[in-house]
Amino acid sequence: MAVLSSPQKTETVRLKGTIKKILFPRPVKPDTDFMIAILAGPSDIEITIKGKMCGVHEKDELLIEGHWVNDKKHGLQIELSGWEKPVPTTKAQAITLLSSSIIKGCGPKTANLIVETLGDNAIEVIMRDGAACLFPIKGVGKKNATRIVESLSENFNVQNIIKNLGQYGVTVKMAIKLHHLYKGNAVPVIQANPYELTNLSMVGFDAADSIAKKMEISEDSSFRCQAAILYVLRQYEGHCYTEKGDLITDVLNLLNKRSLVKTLGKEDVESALYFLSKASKIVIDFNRIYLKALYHHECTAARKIAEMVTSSAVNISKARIAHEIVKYQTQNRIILNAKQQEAIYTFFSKNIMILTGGPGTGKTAVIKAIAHIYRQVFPNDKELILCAPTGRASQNLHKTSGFGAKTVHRVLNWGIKTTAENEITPDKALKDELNPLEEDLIVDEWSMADIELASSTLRAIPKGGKVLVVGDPDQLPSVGPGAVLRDMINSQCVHRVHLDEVYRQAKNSQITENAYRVKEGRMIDLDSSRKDFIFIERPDAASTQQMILACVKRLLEKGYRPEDILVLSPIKKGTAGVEALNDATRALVNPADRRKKELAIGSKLFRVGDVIIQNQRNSVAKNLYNGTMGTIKAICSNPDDPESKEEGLLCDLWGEEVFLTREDITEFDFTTGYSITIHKSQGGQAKVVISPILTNHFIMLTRNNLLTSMTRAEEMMILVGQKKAVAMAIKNDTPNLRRTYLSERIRKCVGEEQEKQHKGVVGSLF
Ligand SMILES: Nc1ncnc2c1ncn2[C@@H]1O[C@H](COP(=O)(O)OP(=O)(O)OP(=O)(O)O)[C@@H](O)[C@H]1O
Repeated sequence: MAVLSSPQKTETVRLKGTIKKILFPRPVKPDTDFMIAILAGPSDIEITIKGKMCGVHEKDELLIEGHWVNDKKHGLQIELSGWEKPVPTTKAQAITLLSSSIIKGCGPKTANLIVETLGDNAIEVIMRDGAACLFPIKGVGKKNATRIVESLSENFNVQNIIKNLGQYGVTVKMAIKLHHLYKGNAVPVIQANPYELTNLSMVGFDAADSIAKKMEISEDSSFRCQAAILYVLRQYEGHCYTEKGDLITDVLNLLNKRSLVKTLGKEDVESALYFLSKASKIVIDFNRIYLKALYHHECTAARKIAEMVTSSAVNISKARIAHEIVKYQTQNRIILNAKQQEAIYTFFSKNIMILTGGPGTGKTAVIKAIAHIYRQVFPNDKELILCAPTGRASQNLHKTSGFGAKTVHRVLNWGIKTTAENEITPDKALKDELNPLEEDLIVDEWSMADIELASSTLRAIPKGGKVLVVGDPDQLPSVGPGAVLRDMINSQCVHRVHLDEVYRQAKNSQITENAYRVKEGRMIDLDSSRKDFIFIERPDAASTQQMILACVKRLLEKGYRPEDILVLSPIKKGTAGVEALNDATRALVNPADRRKKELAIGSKLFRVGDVIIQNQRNSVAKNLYNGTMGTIKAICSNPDDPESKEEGLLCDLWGEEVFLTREDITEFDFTTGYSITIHKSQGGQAKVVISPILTNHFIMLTRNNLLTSMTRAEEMMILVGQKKAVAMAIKNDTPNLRRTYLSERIRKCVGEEQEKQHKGVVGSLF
């Protein structure tokens, strides 16, 4: 090895060389952005280089720029200030890049074939001509050609982003997201306004602010103030709007918390609000400030509900429905009570209605009866779809009703590719007023529908179309913004039937009996001899966790499978929070074992046999929905993609075999799912539910949290903790304080519709 003669430490060094060995990290991961490597430079000089690099592999040719540093332990090294990976121009380099793990859809065989066909400068040709130049190559196929081009352009663009913005603190993870959002424009967009980074869910205002500071953006820049407003608005979880005064206070707190130079004032925020509303990013509706989309959803939902409430339905005589009800009762050996029958009449005489009722009051029985009668009344010309807002809830509806049930996302073709040319639009439903549904709808678990889902569903229903929404207003509200079911009820404009007779084994089931006690604000029976509701008293979080684990162990010994048991906690942190309970339950149920393969993705570690849950987004195309649960069957490469070398998770998701790539796992945020929050459990059920209940969870000790967890249990509910905490939860019936304006809007729109119709009638008289 040649030795470098006494380098000048201060001068900038520029070198071209080949990466001989990567010393850190090992292995290199797709999101690695700090590396230490040995570069073989000119005349075989070997130099240790360190700094922010990404997408770099051994044997890669690199142009680097940096300065010498003397590391106490490792001696002279170059600390990088810049680097570039030139587009490969030799056959070997092109094959190495194409067959490396960063390029999707291309193995060594295909890589060779591509380079032989397109020449040594194949990469340059592909980047210039796009996927079309790969179509004629045998065995590549259109799908893989697109994947190759997409991953090549991501690779070069991410490197370019890091090269230009890495010095300010933009990481590889951010660069990948920036690439997906802005493609080749990412660098100029961020250079012009670094606060655009807050559009990435992973970047908070503070992180963008510190990057902007390094880029010397002034503290009183309007961009900064506008970004702070949008950021604060997005942080108000569950609300549709916020009061202007509250917003200004919160924005100023954020902006001024570490401001040394100038303190921003109310007028700065007012002027940024003005610009944002002119740019159509927010809506100022009197004193209410909305993110534009939420305002739009609230108005659309209100308008559509009003239209449906005030329009007349297809006329089917009451006598005909009465006849069908009698037939249904005889065939199914059931006597539907008066309210249940009223619900059926209302469904067939109105375009929109709400069916509510507590657990076991026969809501599903009504859904089943309506679905049967619908077939008799509209034998050929119309169809009825049963659906629910989440995968979990639609599975449950299918199980309990016996009818096929879909997610609302699938019904609306949300983010699905209809033709090969169509771009996938993951955040948009393809069904809307221009392309409406042909079927009528029953949507169960409507309390889980947020304002976006509600407006998207309603706008897809054509004139004369029908919808029945079903739910229990005492369950938790939706995770996303809005309180749609509550607001529809409060508007008092939508026809509602409320079922109040309890059928489900109320006499034998302590779960049902206690659920009603909670609903009514009465203390539950904790000492029952009945075996389906068990309360185990424990004084603190540590002993509660131990007892929960002991229960899980006992249940497994009794023959329950891990997926039959759901540990629900109201909170994420702490000894009895979801994170700790998840880790401890996993260590018990599926401990590390040399024979069980593991896969690390970022900070997450998956193991064969693990129960997993999806925590983010929905994809109709991939049949993946927030809340999807399953188990890992194997860790292997994709069985349906022989060219792919990358390992992923072969899973059983609700009885279907699905291969999850590393990308899927990150994009849809899969984690182990031995314990989940009560909020996340909405709409789902498990044979046994175990839940801690402790006074130090006081913020989350509410009546509807307790009720939601209890009503998830099919066979057994185990509460572990303090009696005092149970009493606190039952007492805490704080009304839902979500800031929404839907019920007022519905009333207003109904008034306007009635006025229009009145004018129409009067107009036709003269
Ligand atoms: N009119 C009725 N006569 C007799 N049994 C009934 C009647 N209505 C419903 N049931 C029975 O009561 C039980 C609970 O009914 P169902 O599942 O429809 O309630 P639900 O309101 O949908 O409950 P949940 O919201 O908890 O899912 C079922 O076993 C059902 O068959």
